[in-house]
Amino acid sequence: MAAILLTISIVFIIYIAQFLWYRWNYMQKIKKMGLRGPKPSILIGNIPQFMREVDKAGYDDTFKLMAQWHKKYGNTYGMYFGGHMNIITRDETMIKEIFIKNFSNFANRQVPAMFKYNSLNQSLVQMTKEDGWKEVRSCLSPLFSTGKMKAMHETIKGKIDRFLDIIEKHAEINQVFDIYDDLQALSLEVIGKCAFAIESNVLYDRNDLFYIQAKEVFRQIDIKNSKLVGYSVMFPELTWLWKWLYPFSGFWAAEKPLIDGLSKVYDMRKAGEGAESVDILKLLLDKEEGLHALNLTKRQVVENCFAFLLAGYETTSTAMGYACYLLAKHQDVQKKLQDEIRETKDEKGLTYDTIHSMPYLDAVFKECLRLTPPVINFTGRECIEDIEINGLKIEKGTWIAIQIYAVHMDPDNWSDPEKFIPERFLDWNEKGSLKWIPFGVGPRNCVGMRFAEMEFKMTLARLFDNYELRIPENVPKMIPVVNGIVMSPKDGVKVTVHRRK
Ligand code: HEM
Repeated sequence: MAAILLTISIVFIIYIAQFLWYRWNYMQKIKKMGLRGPKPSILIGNIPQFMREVDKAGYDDTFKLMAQWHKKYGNTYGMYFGGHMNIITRDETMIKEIFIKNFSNFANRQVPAMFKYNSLNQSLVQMTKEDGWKEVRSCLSPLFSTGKMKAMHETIKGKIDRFLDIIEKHAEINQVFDIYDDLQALSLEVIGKCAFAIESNVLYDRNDLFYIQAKEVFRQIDIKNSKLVGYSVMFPELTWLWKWLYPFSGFWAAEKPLIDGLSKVYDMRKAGEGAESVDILKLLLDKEEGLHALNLTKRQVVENCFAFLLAGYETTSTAMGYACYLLAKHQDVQKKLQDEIRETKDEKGLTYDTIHSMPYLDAVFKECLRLTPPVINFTGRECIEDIEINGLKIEKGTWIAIQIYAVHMDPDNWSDPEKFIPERFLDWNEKGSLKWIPFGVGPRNCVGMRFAEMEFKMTLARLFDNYELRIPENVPKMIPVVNGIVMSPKDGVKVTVHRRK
């Protein structure tokens, strides 16, 4: 017995020693590549610096820390996200080389170990080049064409009517309220209807089951709330363990009811039963319209609709939330926007086309997304084969990411970057510029960009046509915090709303 115990102990010690040796070498890689970066701990990389930052601020504002690291370590630096090396860049040439010119060698998104077993692996969000990302993307991209957006805009319009109904009630009561909360409800109803084919009642009832289920999925994405995801980030080497533990994770429990529900809707639609209104499932499955989707499996359709829910809900509502805050804070900009909306409405009416032809609304949209980009930790790629870029040797498996906030706050890209000045976009004609990248970069950028733009512009145009937003004096300053992938307002957006004549 003693001999067995001794053997087990020796094997264990050798395993730990080997692991520590491997990790020590791994933590030297950034230096060996000739890059600088914050000093990592051997077990959990730079997580301690993040934790200290969160402790100091009392909330997660680590996007600022990452932007400061650019100042300290240069436009391209290295850090360890737990046990995974990350190169972070805001260097325009580097971004172009990796995300555009050499895209085929960086076509895969970086995915933390635990997420590799969730119901997003056949969706654009996580699919790899080897699994057919390109083919699925070319099937799904046409869903977001101008024509399809126009067809879907009627569905969204009905949801905005419901939102304005709620806003009217706030105006009647004339009390401070959190407009971000209502925008989240609107956005969830919109994406629930358009991607999930679900007619929910979130705007009027926060106990709506769909709302509770979707919120829980979001809670689980944030590694601060999900210990297993956190551990898998720290120890990506234990892939077998994360695969085995996945069905016991909070993320699995949260995603299951949504996936099961969607699967039933798919079967119903396939059998010919279905919505009169236009939604993504309808566009995908319609016999004439959906020919491009014929090659998609049921799993691919279901997981992509699930991905659209995740990718389209908090992002768009947060963008609109920040916009309401910025416009309420900058009354002069709000007034200018209202003038443009009224002029357009009086001349041509507020239609899909006219809303998309308003220069000042477009400038407000762009400036809000520049100053407060909702998605800050998602534009990353994994290196598929060893490659040398601008003298930097990048090994297969390395993660490379852009922190969008750092690019948008770089004074080399924008003068007075911390100021809200929509006018800077009025004569801005840098299509394809890598200085404004709220929707990511290159062939794997946000597929739902047009959808988000349509929802944002339609909602804001109708809201500010009818109402004026103000920030009461005693309301504390809005604080953006990182919540997993998204940067959102910590305590919402507190405003009062007043009916316009
Ligand atoms: C203001 C709102 C939104 C913002 C700021 C945003 C931002 C982003 C960003 C930064 C990425 C990563 C791009 C990259 O890696 O280069 C992304 C990817 C993605 N987004 Fe969005 N997004 C928004 C709304 C939406 C909506 C409404 C949908 C769907 C209806 C959507 C679906 C997706 C999908 C599926 C991907 C993965 C694309 C792929 O890997 O092929 N997004 N988004």
